[in-house]
Amino acid sequence: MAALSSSNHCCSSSSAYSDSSSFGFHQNPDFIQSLGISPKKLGSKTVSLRSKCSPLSNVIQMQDGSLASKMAGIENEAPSRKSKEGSSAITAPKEHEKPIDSYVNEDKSTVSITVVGASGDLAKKKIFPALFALYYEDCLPEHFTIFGYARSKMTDAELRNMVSKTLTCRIDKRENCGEKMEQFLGRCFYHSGQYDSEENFKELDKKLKDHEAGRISNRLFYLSIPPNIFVNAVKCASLSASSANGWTRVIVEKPFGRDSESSAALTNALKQYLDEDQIFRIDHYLGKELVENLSVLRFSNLIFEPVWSRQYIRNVQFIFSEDFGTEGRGGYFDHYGIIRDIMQNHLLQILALFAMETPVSLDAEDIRNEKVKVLRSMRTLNIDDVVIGQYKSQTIGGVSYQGYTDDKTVPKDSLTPTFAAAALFIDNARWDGVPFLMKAGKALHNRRAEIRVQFRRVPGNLYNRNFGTALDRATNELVIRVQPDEAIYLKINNKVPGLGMRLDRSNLNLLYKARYEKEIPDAYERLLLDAVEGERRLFIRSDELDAAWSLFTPVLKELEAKKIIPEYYPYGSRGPVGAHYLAARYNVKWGDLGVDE
Ligand SMILES: NC(=O)C1=CN([C@@H]2O[C@H](COP(=O)(O)OP(=O)(O)OC[C@H]3O[C@@H](n4cnc5c(N)ncnc54)[C@H](OP(=O)(O)O)[C@@H]3O)[C@@H](O)[C@H]2O)C=CC1
Ligand SMILES: O=C1O[C@H](COP(=O)(O)O)[C@@H](O)[C@H](O)[C@H]1O
Repeated sequence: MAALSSSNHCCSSSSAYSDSSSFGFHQNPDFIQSLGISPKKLGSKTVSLRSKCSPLSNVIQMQDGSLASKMAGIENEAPSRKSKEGSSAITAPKEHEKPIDSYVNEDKSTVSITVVGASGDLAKKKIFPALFALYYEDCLPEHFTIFGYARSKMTDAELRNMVSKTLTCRIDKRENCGEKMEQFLGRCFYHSGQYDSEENFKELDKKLKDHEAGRISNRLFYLSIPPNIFVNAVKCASLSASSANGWTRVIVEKPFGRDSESSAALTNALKQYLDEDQIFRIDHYLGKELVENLSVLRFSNLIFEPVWSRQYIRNVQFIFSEDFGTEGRGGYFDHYGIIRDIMQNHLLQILALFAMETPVSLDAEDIRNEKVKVLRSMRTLNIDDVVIGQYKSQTIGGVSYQGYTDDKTVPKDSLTPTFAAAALFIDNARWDGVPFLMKAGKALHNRRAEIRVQFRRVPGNLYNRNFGTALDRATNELVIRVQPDEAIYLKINNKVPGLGMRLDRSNLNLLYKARYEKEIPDAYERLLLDAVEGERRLFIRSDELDAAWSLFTPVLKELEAKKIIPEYYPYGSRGPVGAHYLAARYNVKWGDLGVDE
C-alpha cells in the first residue's frame, strides 16, 4: 500500500491556493518567523498537522498576502495549557502535560481512529465517507489506521465491503479515485466486541498497538452508538484502550441527554473517565460551510457588524425543514422530538454564533466563552412562545405518505412534536427586544436550513409611496442559506430600469456554486479533522451545553407534563398555521413564505 506523505501534500501549500477566489493559510516559515513565532513549534505543530486542510491555521492570510487575523490556537495547544476539570481514570499523561512534539511528529506518531458502532447508519452514511474524503484530500496524517468496532460479526473484508458502498470521490477531481479507495480501505480494520466489555476493548488495544508499531499512539474514538451505551463504551475504551503515550480523544454524538439533569449526569459520568478537553461533543451543524462562515461574514466585513444589533435588526429567523419524515429513526425520535433533535442544539448553536459578541481571538476558548455568555443572556423559553405540530398522512399525486404515528416504531398515541416554532429573546444591550424566531420541522414541503435577518424599515423613506403599505416588501433582508444550494443574499430595493420610478426588490446574490468551483466538504469532514488536530472551536463545551439545556428544559417538561396536543399538519405541507400566529404576535412574517423563496 502506498504510504501517503502529508508533508508533501499538506504542507507545501502555495500551489494549493493558486485559485484566486480562495483565502490561503500562510505557512511560509520566514513569514511566520517574522511574527515572532518559534519555527520549531510550527515545524512540529502547525506545519505537520495544521495543514492546508485545517480551517484555522495559526496564521490566516488573505489572498492578497495581508495578515487577516491574529494568531489562533498556538497557546491553546501549548503544553502549558490551563489544567482541566474533572478527574481521569486514564493513566496516560494528559494532553496538556505532554511535550508538544511527542504527539505531532509525523514520523514518530500515529493516529488510530476507532468508529464505535461501525455497523450503524451514521457510520456508513457519514463517518467512513468523511474519513475517506479527508484521505482523498491528503488531510489525514501519514500514519493512520481506522478501526470499526461493533457487536456485529464482521471480518475486515466485510467491513471494507460495507464501507466501500458509501464512498464517493470529489466531483471536481476524480483522478485516481479507485486507487485511492483501495488504499483507504486497506487502512480500515474491524474488531467485533461488546460495548461494555473491558476485555473486548483490551483485544482492540492489542490490535491497535500492532498497527501503531511502536510509534507514539494518538487515539480517537467516535461514539456512533445510541446514547444509553455512551458511558459503558467510554469506560471500557478509557480503561482498556486509551493511548499510553499520546492523546486519547472521544467524539460524542448527540443527544447529550434529554434535559438539564440527564445532560449533567451524562457529563459527570463521562468525566469519571475523561477530562473535559478529551470530550469532543459534536454538533454537525457547526461543521457546515455557511455556519463556519458566519463569523467571517460578521467580523471581517465592515458593513455587517455595525448593523448587527437591535438598532437595525427587527428580527432574526432560524429555519430548518426536511421534506421527509422520521423514516427508520422513529424509535429514537419519539424519545426526543424536534425541539431536542434540532432546536436545542443545531439552531441554538447557530443563534449563539450569530448573536455573540466579538471574541478576543479565534481561539476555541475565546469563541466558546462568547457563546456561553450570549446563551446565558437568553430568557428561558416560555410555553406561550412555542407552537408544536406533528405530521399526519397525506396523498400527493397518487402517492401516499405515512403519518408520524403510522411508523411501527412510534406509539400510536404519541404526542411527540415533529414540528416546532419558538420565539426566543436575548436580554442584553445588543439584542434587547429583538425576537429570535426558530422553526424546525420534518415532513414539510422542502428541505432547507437558513438564517434570515430582517432589518428595520428606512425611517422617513422617500420612496414609501412606491411600496404603499407593504412595509415588509420595503425592508432589507439578509439570507444565509446553509443548505441546499449554499448562498448568502441580501434583498435590496432597486429602481426598475426605465423612465418611470418603479421599485422592486432584488437580490445581491452570492450563490456558492456559481462563485466557487470546489465541492463543499461535508460537515463531518471538517469536524473529524478538527478532532484529529485537537481543535475544539466547533465542539460543544460542557458549560455551553448546560446553558443550552437551561433554556429549553422547563418548556419541554411542561409540554410533556401537560400532554399538549400538537397541531397536526399534512405530510409535505408548510407546517401548522400556529407558527404564523406566533410570528404575528411579534409583528413578524416568516421570511420563507414569499413567492421568490
Ligand atoms: N443516523 C443519523 O443520521 C444521526 C445519528 N446521530 C447519532 O449518532 C449515533 C449513532 O446513530 P446511528 O448510526 O443512526 O445509530 P444506530 O441505531 O444505527 O446504532 C449504531 C450501532 O450501535 C449498535 N446498537 C444499536 N442499538 C443498540 C443497543 N440498543 N444496544 C447496543 N448496541 C446497539 C448497533 O451495532 P451492533 O449491533 O453491531 O453492535 C448499531 O449498528 C446516535 O447517538 C445518534 O443519535 C446523530 C445525528 C444523525
Ligand atoms: O442531527 C440531526 O440532523 C439531521 C439533519 O442533518 P442534515 O445535515 O442532513 O441537515 C436530522 O435529519 C436528524 O433528525 C437529526 O438527528
